[in-house]
Parts: sequence; C-alpha cells; structure tokens
Amino acid sequence: MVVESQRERQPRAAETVIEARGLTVGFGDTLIHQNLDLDVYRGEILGIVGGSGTGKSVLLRTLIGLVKPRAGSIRMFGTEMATAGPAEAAAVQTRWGVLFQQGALFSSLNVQQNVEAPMREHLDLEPELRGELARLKLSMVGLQPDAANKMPSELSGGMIKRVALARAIALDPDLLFLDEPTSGLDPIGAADFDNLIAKLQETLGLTVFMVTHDLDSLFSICSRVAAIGNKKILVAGDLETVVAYDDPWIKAYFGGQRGRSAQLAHG
Ligand SMILES: Nc1ncnc2c1ncn2[C@@H]1O[C@H](COP(=O)(O)OP(=O)(O)OP(=O)(O)O)[C@@H](O)[C@H]1O
Repeated sequence: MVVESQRERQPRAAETVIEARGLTVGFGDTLIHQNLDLDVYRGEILGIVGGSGTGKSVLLRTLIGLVKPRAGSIRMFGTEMATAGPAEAAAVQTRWGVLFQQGALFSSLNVQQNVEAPMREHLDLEPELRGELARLKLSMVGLQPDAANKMPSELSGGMIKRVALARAIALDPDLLFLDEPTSGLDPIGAADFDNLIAKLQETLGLTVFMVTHDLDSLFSICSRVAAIGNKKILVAGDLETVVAYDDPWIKAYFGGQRGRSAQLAHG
C-alpha cells in the first residue's frame, strides 16, 4: 500500500529541476560533502534524510547559493549557477522560495510586511496590490486575516512556520526548499503542516526539496527520498528502495520502533 501510494505520486516525466554533480563542500579542514551527485525532479516532494551533522542543511544552503562549493556544479532549471551572470542568477533565484528551520522571520516587521519583503525586493508593485497579494498568501497557508498585523513575537511556533511558508511562496516560486518544516511542532500541528505542504505542492505544481527527520512526513507526503551519509548521497529512490538499502544508519532509522510505527501508520 505504501509503495503503491508512493508510486502514484511519482512525477510522470522526469524533468530535472536541480542537477548537482561532484559537489565538494567543506569548512576549514572538514569536508562535509565529497563528490556528491543529486537530481531533483519536477513535481516531486523529495525528502532529504541522514544522521545529525551529515550535512543536510549544508546541502540545502549550497544549492541556494549561501555556501560556495569547493568543486562541482549546480544546475538549477538548466542554468549553471557558477557561471551565470548576476541578472541570470537573480532571475533563477526568484524561481525558488525557502523556509528556514526556525522560520527566520524579520522580528521588527509584522506578518504582512514579512510576506511582502521578497515582493519589495524583486517586484515593482503598488503598495495596495502588494498588501493584497501578501494577504492572499497568508490565506493560502491557512492564516486568518487578523494575523496580518501581528508581530512575530506574538505568534505560536506553528504560526511562525506558516508565515515563513507564506513568505517562501510570495513570488509564486516553482521550487520550494524546506529545512525541517515540522521540527518543534506537536504531532497534530506537524500532520497539519505536512498536509498544507502537500496541498500547496499539488495546487501550485511545486517541486519540493525537504530536509526532514520526521518519519511521518516521509511516509505521508514524500514521493522520493535521498539519504545522506559518508559525505554523499547513499541512496535515492522511492521509500521501498531507501528502506531496503544496506546501511547501518538507514537500518537503525527505518527499522527502529519509530520507523516501524510510521510505516504501519501510513501503510
Ligand atoms: N558555516 C559553517 N562553518 C563551519 N562548519 C559548519 C558551518 N555550517 C555547518 N557546519 C558544519 O557542517 C556539518 C553539517 O551541518 P548541517 O547543519 O548541514 O547538518 P545536518 O545534517 O543538517 O544536521 P542536523 O540533522 O543535526 O540538523 C556540521 O558538523 C556543522 O557543524
């Protein structure tokens, strides 16, 4: 059952949105990734898993250009990012949105202003239209209109994630990067957020790159999973393929009590 539902969610045509080849990333004397290859296909929700410190967030930050790789290439929507000119790179960058782990809202801006921030930076819109669009994005992530004037300090953890998600979709992206979107949420809040991600992915036709530890997210909404270990992608494929892969961390992660419970719950 799990396998069938995973297959149903596989994109039909495997058009590559992100193509990373031979990525080597390090800090000082420490190598985090060495010769890492990864493809992300249009229309999929790809879950990135791996032990703590294996470099899942570093991979996300490398793909969006915040960490410069020592070697290798990253093609985003067919554009080689290392050699793209500033205008071309900026045009590609507006095609993705990012939800960072803690939400990373601007604490001095209210909710609506946070969602408007990318529009201010990249679009030349009248203030009324910008406000209207921001409120539309907020309603798309399930927030009531009265949330618009609240400050980040007045929000619950779940609301912060929703505002951050509204900001991530502010520019109508094709691609969404999510870093541990359900971390810090209670199980019901996490399940609601998973459902929201799946709904947005489907209605907006998004491609989603999602770093997660959350087994429920993997089993409920991911169409494919890539596991990081030994500085590279150990295995990428449907859950059945990844779960069956012979690696001690994968066996401990999926074969432990929580992994078995998640498989049963979503089976
Ligand atoms: N800017 C940086 N400078 C130096 N080291 C860094 C930097 N950013 C990350 N690291 C190191 O890179 C390694 C991978 O970090 P990363 O946050 O990607 O791990 P992760 O797989 O996301 O872990 P977790 O699951 O615990 O969040 C860690 O050892 C971290 O300390």
